[in-house]
Amino acid sequence: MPDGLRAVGLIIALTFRADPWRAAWLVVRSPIAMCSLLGTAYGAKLLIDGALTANGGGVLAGALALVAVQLLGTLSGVGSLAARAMVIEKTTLLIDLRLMQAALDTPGLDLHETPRHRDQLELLRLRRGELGEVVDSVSHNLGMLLLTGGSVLLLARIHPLLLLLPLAAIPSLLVSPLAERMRVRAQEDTVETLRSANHVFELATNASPAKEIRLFGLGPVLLDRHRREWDRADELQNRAVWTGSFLAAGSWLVFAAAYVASIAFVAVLATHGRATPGDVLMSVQVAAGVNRFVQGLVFMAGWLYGQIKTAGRLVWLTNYARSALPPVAEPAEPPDRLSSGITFEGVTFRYPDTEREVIRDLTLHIPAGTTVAVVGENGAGKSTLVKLLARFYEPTEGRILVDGTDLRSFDPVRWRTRWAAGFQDFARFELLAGETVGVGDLPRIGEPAAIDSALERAAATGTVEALPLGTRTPLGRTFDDGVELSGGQWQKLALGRAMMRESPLVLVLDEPTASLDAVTEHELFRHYASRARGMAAETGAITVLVSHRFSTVQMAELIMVLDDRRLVEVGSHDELIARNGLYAELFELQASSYR
Ligand SMILES: Nc1ncnc2c1ncn2[C@@H]1O[C@H](COP(=O)(O)OP(=O)(O)OP(=O)(O)O)[C@@H](O)[C@H]1O
Repeated sequence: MPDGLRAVGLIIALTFRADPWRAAWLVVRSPIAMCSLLGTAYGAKLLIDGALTANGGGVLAGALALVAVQLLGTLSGVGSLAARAMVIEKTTLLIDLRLMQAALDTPGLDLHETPRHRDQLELLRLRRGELGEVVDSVSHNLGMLLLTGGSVLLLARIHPLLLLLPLAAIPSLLVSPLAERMRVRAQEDTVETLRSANHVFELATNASPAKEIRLFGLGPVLLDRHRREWDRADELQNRAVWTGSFLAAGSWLVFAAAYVASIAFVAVLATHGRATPGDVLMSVQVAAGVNRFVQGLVFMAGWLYGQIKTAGRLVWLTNYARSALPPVAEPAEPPDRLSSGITFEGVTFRYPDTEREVIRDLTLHIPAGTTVAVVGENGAGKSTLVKLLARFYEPTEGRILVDGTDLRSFDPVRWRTRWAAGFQDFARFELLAGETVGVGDLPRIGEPAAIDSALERAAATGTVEALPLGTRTPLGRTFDDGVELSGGQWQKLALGRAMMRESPLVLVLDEPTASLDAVTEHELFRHYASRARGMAAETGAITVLVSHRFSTVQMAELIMVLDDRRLVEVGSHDELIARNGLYAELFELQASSYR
């Protein structure tokens, strides 16, 4: 089955799951409404011919047909708007859940970080609302087909030559999908521009950049950039819409000419007694209708085409989530404790869709129980190394071994349950303060003692105690009475979250203290280093510190120095100082700036 049909099938199935009775009503109501339109034209013909020929039976049949179609027409409208709104709302909810599920099922980060995939996700997010209308759209298409087919049959009853009239609609049928394709293509081409405009909008309306924007007087620049991005997107989309409209107008002129010719033809037939006055009236009504019906059919087909594209993106995302990491036949279970350690064997890495290697031929063994610091200039590849270790990405070449087992043979979800981590770009979960911390170890989110001791390990007890309701304080603007925290306070809670898992195999602290001052960071890391020693004895855990502050870095037993995509030095602080290489140079530079 073609992908588009499969995608529509999936959305129809979801709609029926969301609200079966109302969905069924939506399917039949449009064809009913269309039949009533045809019935009106035919009933009127019977009535007029009956009246003009004094045929009582004909008049009665015409009158009954008109009453019946009026009833049908009224019936098809009953509760339709409310039913449509409810079906759309319920289906959208299911689609949102499915979209969230698929996005969350992607084990890596490239869905969010690779522009090509991000664009697909963005278009899906923007247009997902229309998926709830698929059943309605299919029903309208069916109705329009019925109407067009029925009209053709009625015209053919007058004279078979009138069967040619629908042929005049072929240009519109060809033009419409073409115009819609151009519109969709323009939308795809402008997604990056719109994303950029949206980024500018977020900058102008969000709290966090407000200070810098005012200080640097960026307001007019942002407004100007937003306007320019929109203008660019608008120009591209307008061009597509105008070209489409121009083509459509041409195709409709063809039809209009055919319509006028048809009516003239029936009038001539009537003057020769080969058609009745009722036929003339019916042909005027129906032939004019054919124009609108085909127009409707074409419009509906275009509408459906757009929905099929969006549904296709949902299917793409679902398949992408499934195939992002090839399943391992019998995944190995991550060890309970590390005995040998973690080994990088000739690891080289390029981000998807990029040419440049950001890590080159990295080979290193990190013994179990080690605290290792990763240093290097901005963009040296420190965070990328952490992403590879967490299996957010696979090495382009080489492999990473955990106690001799290839990382690829672990299920990534299982592997990450053995992790604890704090990041510079930490999440701000707007929950109760205790929950914000507790999500770091979901099975224990309801254990106040576990949360208290995580906060203590993160030296964040004071931060929570200062909140009006302690761990029960709602955080953020999601709550009416939510408390807004400072950047440093959010970061302390993120550190608490990182401390929830008590015996991880890997503890990563990737610049998690960037919002904290150097003294606090130093103290915290001393705290963590002593915890790391405890964990090392217990589970052979490896602690990875990423920091630009050398006072922190020097606490690590092993220091990796990255430069120009390569591991250039490795050793303890004393060894690296004695070597007098890049580390010693950077250390001296930072130390002298504090003197
Ligand atoms: N998702 C991505 N796609 C493409 N390139 C990326 C992506 N993420 C990072 N990079 C590039 O990879 C290189 C290494 O980035 P990384 O974030 O690992 O550096 P870092 O050493 O952690 O830097 P910093 O000290 O500034 O945090 C940089 O050149 C960066 O531009």
